Amino acid sequence: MTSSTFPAAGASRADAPQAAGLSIRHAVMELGDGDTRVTALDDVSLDVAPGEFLAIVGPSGSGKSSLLAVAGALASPDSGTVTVNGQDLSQLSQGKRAAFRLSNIGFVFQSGNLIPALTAADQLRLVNRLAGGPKTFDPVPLLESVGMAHRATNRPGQLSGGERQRVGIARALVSGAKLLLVDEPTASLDRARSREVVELLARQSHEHGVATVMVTHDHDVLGYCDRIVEMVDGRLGAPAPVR
Ligand SMILES: Nc1ncnc2c1ncn2[C@@H]1O[C@H](COP(=O)(O)OP(=O)(O)OP(=O)(O)O)[C@@H](O)[C@H]1O
Repeated sequence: MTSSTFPAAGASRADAPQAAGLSIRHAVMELGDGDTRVTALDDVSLDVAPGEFLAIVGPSGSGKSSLLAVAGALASPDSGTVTVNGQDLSQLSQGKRAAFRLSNIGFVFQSGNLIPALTAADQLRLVNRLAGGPKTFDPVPLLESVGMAHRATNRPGQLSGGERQRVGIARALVSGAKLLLVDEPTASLDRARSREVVELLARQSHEHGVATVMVTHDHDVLGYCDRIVEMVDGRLGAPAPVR
């Protein structure tokens, strides 16, 4: 692990965005009105390279979810740019942005966020269909890569929390996403399962060249990450101490 160098928390020396992966330049985002107005992102610049597994830690309310939201084209910063795989997100219309998100960005949430009525295989098939993927799509190899092929016909209610997360990770990678945004993936898991899930995220990032950004409060899993940045009061700062 390298939790060492932090020139602007991973921003490259030149101010131009990198061609692949995620580049955020001088993002500012304010939320709320009047007295409740807060600067959720305060001049944030960040690069995450293909194949890099980055963790973002920081206190509650420091802006971590806001950062994931702008990186995932779910929210637009008031100023600054967000570039994913060379595409400046602000240049896309609302409709094009949704299509870009479907085929370029994968999301993994706390609880796996699976659809209760669908089997593991069908969770993946649905995303493939929504993204306009090939009719011949076979979910089994992807389920196999997360150790879940033997559970392909099980519904979420028949899976453990860790297994649900594994299916969620496979689903996030269905359309070949090269940016993976992961929010508190271990929140509902015990220690051993947490480590397994985060180790899987690290392996998927490295083997498939995926730029992965994981927000976590779980310091126990930081050893699997290539880089760790801390967010405080909307700003990215020094590396967090690894325990
Ligand atoms: N819709 C909103 N309207 C107003 N303020 C908001 C809104 N969403 C978030 N905020 C505020 O923006 C700041 C950043 O919130 P954000 O959710 O990004 O933090 P976080 O680091 O993800 O927190 P947590 O670890 O608790 O999830 C906080 O002060 C929060 O209260």
